[in-house]
Amino acid sequence: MAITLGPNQYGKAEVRLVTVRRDGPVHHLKDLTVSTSLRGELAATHLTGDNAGVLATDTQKNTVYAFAKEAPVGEIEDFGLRLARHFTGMQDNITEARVKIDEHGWDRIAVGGEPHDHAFSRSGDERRTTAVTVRGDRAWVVSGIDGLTLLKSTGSEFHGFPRDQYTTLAETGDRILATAVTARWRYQGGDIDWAASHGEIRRVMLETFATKHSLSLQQTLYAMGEAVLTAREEVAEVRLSLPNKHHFLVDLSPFGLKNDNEVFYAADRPYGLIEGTILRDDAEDPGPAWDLH
Ligand SMILES: O=c1[nH]c(=O)c2[nH]c(=O)[nH]c2[nH]1
Repeated sequence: MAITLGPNQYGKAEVRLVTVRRDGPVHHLKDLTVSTSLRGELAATHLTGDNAGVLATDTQKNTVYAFAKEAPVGEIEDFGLRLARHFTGMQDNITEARVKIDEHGWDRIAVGGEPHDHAFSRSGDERRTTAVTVRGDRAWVVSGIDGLTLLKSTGSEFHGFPRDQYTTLAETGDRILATAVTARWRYQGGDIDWAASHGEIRRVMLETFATKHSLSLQQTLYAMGEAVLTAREEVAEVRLSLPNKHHFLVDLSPFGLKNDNEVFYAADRPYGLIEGTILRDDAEDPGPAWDLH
């Protein structure tokens, strides 16, 4: 029996980086979680413990902090590309670098209705994400959104599904539809305004969720991805993971009360999990494999 080393990568996971830009009384905050992964010719360290080709994960972490000081962090896609190009340029045996970044939002606290200069409150669960991969002089950028919770209180139906001996779910022509969006989109082409693109993709997805009359969460998922690809030519492919955050009508009949779609039990588990990819048939080469998380 022969045993060989299969695919492998290594790096520092979840480097927490907060920067304060203090170029006047109004401070600007960036709050990032950065993970690095390096790939290449790394057999020696696995097979013999020879670490000559191992750029230490501690050095990778320090590089993240040093880069944040040496130049403004800017958009997470640009910061990720700078780091990934640096890592692949350091040693011949490191041929591919992937840098994943989550950006956590902060809002300025309003004091007397005015945004404060240097006091902030966390914007909630939503995170902007990116994963950049650099191989030689090529780069692939997959950006996205995590934890964007949405709900519509009407405009959603679910019926026409098969019934067997285990089916209890009632058909409905009017239900709450709620989800927490995990979205990833793969960029193609060059010279992209990352912040503007993120803002527009987010807006298009939200507007579609709000306005598309839904016959299933699957239909809503496709419509959201299709709307992004229609509106944004820099996007080659969209992947969505949408938990169906069920809201069940509470039976109020024991209390002699009628429930006119007004009182719900918000279940946290189990939940339906609807996932899908929407892509152009003429999309550019997808590059190295990537997933939603
Ligand atoms: O939008 C939905 N899609 C399903 O596949 C499904 N299954 C289910 O029980 N409820 C729903 N809702």
